[in-house]
Amino acid sequence: MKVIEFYDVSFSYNSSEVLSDLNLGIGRGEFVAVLGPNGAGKSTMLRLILGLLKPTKGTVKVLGYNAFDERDKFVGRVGYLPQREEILLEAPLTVSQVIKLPLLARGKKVGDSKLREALSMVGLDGFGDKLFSELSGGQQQKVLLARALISDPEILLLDEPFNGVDVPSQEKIVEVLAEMSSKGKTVVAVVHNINPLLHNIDRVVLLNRRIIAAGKPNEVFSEENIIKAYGTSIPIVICEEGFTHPLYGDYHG
Ligand SMILES: Nc1ncnc2c1ncn2[C@@H]1O[C@H](COP(=O)(O)OP(=O)(O)OP(=O)(O)O)[C@@H](O)[C@H]1O
Repeated sequence: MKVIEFYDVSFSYNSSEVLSDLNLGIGRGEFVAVLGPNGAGKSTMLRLILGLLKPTKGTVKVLGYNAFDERDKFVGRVGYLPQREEILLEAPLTVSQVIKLPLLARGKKVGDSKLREALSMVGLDGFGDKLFSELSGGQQQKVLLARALISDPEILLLDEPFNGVDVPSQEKIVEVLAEMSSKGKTVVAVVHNINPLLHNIDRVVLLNRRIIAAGKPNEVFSEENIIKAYGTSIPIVICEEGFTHPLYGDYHG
């Protein structure tokens, strides 16, 4: 069963089209990475799935509902880790408050044991009373992941989960996502560097305004597709386990 569906979807901010004719279906339990250059439309694609934007053409469906028109029917079943949330850095909120906020806003209570469980999943036991703004970037990212996980969502959407995150924290995040995926949750992660996730994902979607290619990393990362997406070639390395890694930046080793 497809839990996220794009049918001929285009989207424009004002008059400039940033996504054109997307057709894509993501199945229950799939772990998908969305990759592409700056400005490719990756965050916009996540916002369309969340029903925060209305397609200028076509339809996005989530769990069988029209994402924009029926957002309230599925939003509680979707966890979201946004790319930036400056507002949280300005307000003197504790980690517990940051995690509880979206559920409280929907009129749901959050028990202390649920909160402790979510913090423990991301390796932040005992962090509940600390001020969010005083945590490191990587710790903040893990708090936002705990927040996305606390409602036990069926679909998890992540926008740049590794932003400002060191390698051990990156590994912790990958471990949590892989565990979610093994439990049958659908995970869609927008990333610039796919290498930390490459061994765990089922499919990669290479995006630059259009879907350039979607499939297994070894099929998608051809010289031709990479040039179409990035406008330049990127070295490719095949690791000992046979995975094709684009070498932009780092490599898992
Ligand atoms: N609110 C907005 N109003 C107008 N244009 C926008 C808005 N948000 C994004 N854009 C434009 O839409 C295009 C796609 O942006 P988007 O943030 O979806 O790309 P992205 O692939 O996530 O980029 P990045 O990798 O840099 O985060 C960009 O050209 C951006 O300038």
